[in-house]
Amino acid sequence: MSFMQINDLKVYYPIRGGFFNTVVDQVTAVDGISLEFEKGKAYGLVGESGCGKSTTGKSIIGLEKITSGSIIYEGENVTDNRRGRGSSYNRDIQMIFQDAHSSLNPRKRVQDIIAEPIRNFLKLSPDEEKRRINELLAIVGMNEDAKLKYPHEFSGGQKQRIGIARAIACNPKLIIADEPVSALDLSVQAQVLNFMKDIQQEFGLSYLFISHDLGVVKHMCDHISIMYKGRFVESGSRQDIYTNPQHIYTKRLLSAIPDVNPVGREERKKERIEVESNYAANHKNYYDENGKVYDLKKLSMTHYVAMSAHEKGGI
Ligand SMILES: Nc1ncnc2c1ncn2[C@@H]1O[C@H](COP(=O)(O)OP(=O)(O)OP(=O)(O)O)[C@@H](O)[C@H]1O
Repeated sequence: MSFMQINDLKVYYPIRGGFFNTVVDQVTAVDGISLEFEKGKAYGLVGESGCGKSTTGKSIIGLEKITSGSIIYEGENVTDNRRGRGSSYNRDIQMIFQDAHSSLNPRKRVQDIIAEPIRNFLKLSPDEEKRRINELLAIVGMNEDAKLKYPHEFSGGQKQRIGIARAIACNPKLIIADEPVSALDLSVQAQVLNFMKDIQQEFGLSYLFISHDLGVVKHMCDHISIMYKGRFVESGSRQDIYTNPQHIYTKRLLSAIPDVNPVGREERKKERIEVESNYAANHKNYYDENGKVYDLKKLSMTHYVAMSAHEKGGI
């Protein structure tokens, strides 16, 4: 049973210009997507840069204005005015960002950064607050010495852990994680992802996990939507998406994941080329969601990047 439903969400950014700075056009960032969140489940949102992933996350949490659609949280329509500061929605839905550094106030000590949501929502006594901060630092695997330090004194992975400690401080229901590891070294990425999985299980957290990397999402998510130009071109369980992708764009994204397992690599490559050639034979042209035509014969069959190059006039 889902605790939150997003229905037909649209977010358009106005483009202003002219002498009076009036709205002259708009960017369609999110164009009618629907998704729902279940307790303890991770929902992945994947797509290339600019397809609208971050705007989706930011509009759900209330950092961007929603043009149309609705957000129903625990049976209540919170689209317009129930997501503000101090609301239970504001406490229960938290976000962690790609750039942990700029999401942490450089002038505040770690203890005050983590205490921020606690002071807003839990109203603990000073002793209880101290205990909660120590507890949170222990959960994210950091020493109590960290409390008096400033963000710049930590590595990227540690900063992300501080951001996570702040996000889980008030026992949220959903964490929106926007490319939480893409700025980190590969070895640290695995640590942070595994740690996020651990706390998901421990606290029954739900995630909206945003990434351009299908490999990362495969590791983390139960349900995945593939986003292209503001819309979902395909949604399904992890199993569906990885073993039986339907949309050619999903196939292209999958073929861009480095195939690191040498056993059977040649067979997989042959199979992929065959699948794509069959698709090309049956569909001379591929039409995207906006009706734009791609001539499949002119596209590289093994790399989805070709599609974006084509769009930019590169092919
Ligand atoms: N504040 C803004 N004003 C105008 N247009 C914007 C704004 N923010 C984003 N956009 C545009 O909206 C579209 C979606 O952007 P968004 O950042 O959501 O994509 P994304 O998939 O998260 O990309 P990335 O992975 O690069 O962050 C893009 O065309 C982008 O240029």
